[in-house]
Amino acid sequence: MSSLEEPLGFDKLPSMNTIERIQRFSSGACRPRADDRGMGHCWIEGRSCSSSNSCEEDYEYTRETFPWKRQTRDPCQGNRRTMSLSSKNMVSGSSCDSRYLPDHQYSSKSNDKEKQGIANKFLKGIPKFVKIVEVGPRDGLQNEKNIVPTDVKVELIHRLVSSGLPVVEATSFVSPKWVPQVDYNWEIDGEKMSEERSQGELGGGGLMPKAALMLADARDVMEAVHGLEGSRLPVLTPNLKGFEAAVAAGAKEVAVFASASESFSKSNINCSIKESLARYRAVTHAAKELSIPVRGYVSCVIGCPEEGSISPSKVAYVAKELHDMGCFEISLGDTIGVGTPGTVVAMLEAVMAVVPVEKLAVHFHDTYGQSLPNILLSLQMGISVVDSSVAGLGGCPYAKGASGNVATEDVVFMLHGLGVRTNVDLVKLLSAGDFICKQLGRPSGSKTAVALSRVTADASKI
Ligand SMILES: CC(C)(COP(=O)([O-])OP(=O)([O-])OC[C@H]1O[C@@H](n2cnc3c(N)ncnc32)[C@H](O)[C@@H]1OP(=O)([O-])[O-])[C@@H](O)C(=O)NCCC(=O)NCCSC(=O)C[C@@](C)(O)CC(=O)[O-]
Repeated sequence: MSSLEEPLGFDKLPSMNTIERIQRFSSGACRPRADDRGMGHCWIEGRSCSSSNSCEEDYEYTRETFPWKRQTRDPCQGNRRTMSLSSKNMVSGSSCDSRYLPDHQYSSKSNDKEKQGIANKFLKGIPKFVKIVEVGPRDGLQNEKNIVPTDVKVELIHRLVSSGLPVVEATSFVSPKWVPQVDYNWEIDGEKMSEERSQGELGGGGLMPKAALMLADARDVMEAVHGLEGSRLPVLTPNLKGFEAAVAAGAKEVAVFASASESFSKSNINCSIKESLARYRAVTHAAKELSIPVRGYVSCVIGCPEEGSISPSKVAYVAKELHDMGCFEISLGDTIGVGTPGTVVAMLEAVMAVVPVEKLAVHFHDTYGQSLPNILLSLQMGISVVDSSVAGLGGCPYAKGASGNVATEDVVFMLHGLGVRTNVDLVKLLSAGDFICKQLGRPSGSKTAVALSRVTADASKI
């Protein structure tokens, strides 16, 4: 019986407070301790477990279990990779670079060399530190049906920043005619506007009130977080107009968003891929003048709601264009969450052939529950930047049926379990997730948050 099937017996736990319990089962739990740099042994359910939380089960890793391995050969066994990997990546040619390996993989106290070999084989590509880009306040909230007041957005950003997240995407300076998440609590001629009235009077399928009002929310959000230290706070800008508004509001970093699908480009930003790249060239040019870093997104990197599957070469083309125009980082978005490790590996190989791996980030939506395996695969391929959304908030207004981003809590839980550092305090992150879920009046989309809330609920009864 695995530890998940077996309920945790609190009567078995040593005396500790609730927070300690959460930490024991999350971030700190299975990190290697100073005196235990081996397999990071920790105590769980009265048993000794490895830092990967695998509890030392014997697994047979076969090609059938990981069919994608056929495409990425093991460089440590002398086989060269077909994809181009930069010097910063952990593998180069036929030798491994131990800088990116979690310490515990090499200094195991275990005498079982075979198990250690298996761990090294499957975890060797994993970076020691992963930068998490929190997109909840933007990607998450943009798809909410109910309007989120500005002060709630601001409070959420504050909480996320205080949890140690290095990047929190704060808002977007897009046309209010195109994004539903707007503040209906505005006044026109001193009269409060209701959602019903706004839809009736303004049309547009309920999407959009006055441009200035939506802009006012983004601007107000930026004003309220001005001076907030500890995290970078980029904002989305679809064109020069958005860029200028963002800069005027105090944004120090922006993101542009192209698509690998023509249809999605049209429905999302009302122009072809080629036109969007021309717009973004204007944005990156203007940003360069002001020394403002620009991140580039590519949407629909695996599939498009209208076109179906998207060829990796199209993704590589758009990613390279964004990189060439000066985007410091390219985030590859599986907008509708249809990717599996089998399709993601092919897409990443194509992109890595034209953009250095250290410039890449992955952005998975969890529609089919594939995000964590896809992230693990991406890490194994050398990617060390992961986008996620607290409580799994989100979706995309132009990708019907797409669920939220992978939940940040789940990503942090997995990374810490792997011994990968994030600098994120999971307890504070859980509290931020709890805060926004209460505001939205719905349960968290994070499995980790749900599981740990049960732990704390049970603990409070003791
Ligand atoms: C790109 C446009 C503007 C083209 O929209 P358009 O209608 O072609 O633009 P336009 O230039 O014809 O302007 C129309 C009106 O919008 C105004 N306008 C024009 N630009 C702005 C601006 N920046 N800010 C405020 N107002 C703006 C402009 O001034 C004008 O106002 P009017 O004269 O009619 O009163 C529009 O399609 C748009 O804003 N789209 C954004 C939609 C959006 O936000 N989608 C969700 C993004 S999430 C995503 O893409 C995926 C991602 C990144 O999360 C990764 C993943 O999950 O895969």
